[in-house]
Amino acid sequence: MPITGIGMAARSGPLPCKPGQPRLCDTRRKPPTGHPAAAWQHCGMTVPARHRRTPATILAVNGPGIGSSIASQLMKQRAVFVATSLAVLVALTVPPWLALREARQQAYRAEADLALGYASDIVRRADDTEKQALAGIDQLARSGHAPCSAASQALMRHIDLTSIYLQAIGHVRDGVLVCSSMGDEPVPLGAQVFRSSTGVTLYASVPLRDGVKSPLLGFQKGNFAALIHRDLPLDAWTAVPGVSLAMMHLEFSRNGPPVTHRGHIERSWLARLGERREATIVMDGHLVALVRSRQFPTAGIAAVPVSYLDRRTSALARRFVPAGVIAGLALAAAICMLARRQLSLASALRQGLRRNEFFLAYQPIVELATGRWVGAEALLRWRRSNGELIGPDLFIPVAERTGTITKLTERVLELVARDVGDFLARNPAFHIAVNLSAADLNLPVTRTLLDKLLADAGATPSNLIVEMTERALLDIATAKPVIASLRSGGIEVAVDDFGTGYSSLSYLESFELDFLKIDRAFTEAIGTRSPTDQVVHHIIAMAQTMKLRIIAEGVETEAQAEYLLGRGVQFAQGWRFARAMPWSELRAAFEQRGSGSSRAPANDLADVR
Ligand SMILES: Nc1nc2c(ncn2[C@@H]2O[C@@H]3COP(=O)(O)O[C@H]4[C@@H](O)[C@H](n5cnc6c(=O)[nH]c(N)nc65)O[C@@H]4COP(=O)(O)O[C@H]3[C@H]2O)c(=O)[nH]1
Repeated sequence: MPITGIGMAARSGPLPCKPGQPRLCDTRRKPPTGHPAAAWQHCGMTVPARHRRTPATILAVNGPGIGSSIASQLMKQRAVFVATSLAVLVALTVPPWLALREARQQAYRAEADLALGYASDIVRRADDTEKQALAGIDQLARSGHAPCSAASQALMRHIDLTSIYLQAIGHVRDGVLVCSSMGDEPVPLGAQVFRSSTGVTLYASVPLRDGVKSPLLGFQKGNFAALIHRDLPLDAWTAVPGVSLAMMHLEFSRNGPPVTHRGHIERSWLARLGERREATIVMDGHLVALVRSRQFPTAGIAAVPVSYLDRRTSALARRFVPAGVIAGLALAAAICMLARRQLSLASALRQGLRRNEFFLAYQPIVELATGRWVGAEALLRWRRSNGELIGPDLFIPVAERTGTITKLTERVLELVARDVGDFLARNPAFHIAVNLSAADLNLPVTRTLLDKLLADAGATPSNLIVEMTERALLDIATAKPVIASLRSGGIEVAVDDFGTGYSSLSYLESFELDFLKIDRAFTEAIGTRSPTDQVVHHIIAMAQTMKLRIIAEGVETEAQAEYLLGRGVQFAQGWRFARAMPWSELRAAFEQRGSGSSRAPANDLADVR
């Protein structure tokens, strides 16, 4: 059966993956109506790189009034320039800023660790002191000796001598140490400062002699009290001068002063540091660290002047920021190079057009049931003046982004007309498939050129198929009337690379189409037992539901051909049958085969790539 009509293939951009679409790889479900590209992802596979669409491509496709005018090209170049400038600005500023932030964070971590270390030290010493004082008091209480008896005083002296932290321990009556390890001389404990919920009374300054400011703290529990030196918990060596240290009582010091302190301490810090066991914060010109005791309602506080943090930040920044600047410069240079390549490829494309560096290769399309060559797809090639051959996968996206694509399409249609001559007039059942881009859809000149091509070749509309990728169909408002007009003129339309974009089958149903082309990636998966193997089955089912004829691309093996034929696929393209070749070779081979013939060996014709 001959394929009739025209086709255009276009490159366009993604629709977002629609949530809730059926999994194409789930064979227990009915044939899905979702889009096969989503199936790649749903089946746990990555959409192949060649099928990923970039936002730039979406813009290229959906941008209004894409044309080949110089103004439009200038606008695109200006957009590339603006985007590049912005990217360069970001590249130059973000890495140094990140380096500075990292320096600040590392400096903060280092200073915070230092301050937390001091605060932990205070808590450890405070815990040890309080434990020793309470243990001594307990020992005295448990001894059962009469208060101030010789035995009791001997025990007091023993406790005093064997403890590291205690200055004295003794018997208390009415706020006076009536006898102690220091002797019988009574020592008034001074103003009672605080009585905690655990029954311990704290005396902030025990006066040893009248009028002399005493450095002693007193802990009283029951009828006994222990005296310690106030600086004991703070007796820590600090590497940096100007560090303030304090031991706070969590109940007493919340509203009152620290139990003991060295340097400047704000009362409010305790409340502002919150309830966590360890905390650090920068406030009042200090990096303040707090560590709470696990055993007593006490906490150690250490406050490092913020100038140390600043100094450490500066030192680290001197190391990190140059690296950030270098990284930023490297990134900016890479961005500039990429942009230059894009812009230079774009201008090389225009130059290539002026110098006639483009030509076409034609790949036969076969009828699977008979192996007959029923048509051929025109594939564009670019041989640059230096002999380099560039494939369409590389230059078509650039042409689409920069607006050169419409000029390329014009050249393709001119080349087809020149190549095929009167072949189509002599072989009315044969068709040529041409790829058109989304940008071409807006242009009346495309239609004029198609008509001219048919007129020059003495062909009928049924000699042409227009291929357009599913992404070109995203702009329904543009694509729908163009497709309708082509089809009403007798030109058929194929959706190309089906399954690689993001449009859904229901979306395709918005259009009147004739052919669906299964992308090579799905054909490759046939018989591999991969989830994609299931996808091809569903794509065929979808196309049949929509009553579309199917052309499978990239058929390389007999097994793939058999599989496709067995599932009702009518047409195929691929190296199993023939590679892309110059028109003269295709015509000679076609005439030699008498248009019929069964499947040719895969390598009987050289691929023009
Ligand atoms: N591995 C393998 N590959 C096979 C086999 N059979 C065919 N191919 C290759 O698969 C591509 C099929 O074309 P497409 O899907 O329309 O995909 C085309 C088409 O979308 C686009 N393109 C080509 N010419 C034009 C053009 O004139 N205009 C526009 N807008 N796009 C074009 O560039 C794409 C790539 O074209 P090509 O590089 O020529 O690559 C061609 C062809 O050489 C096979 O058995 N195995």
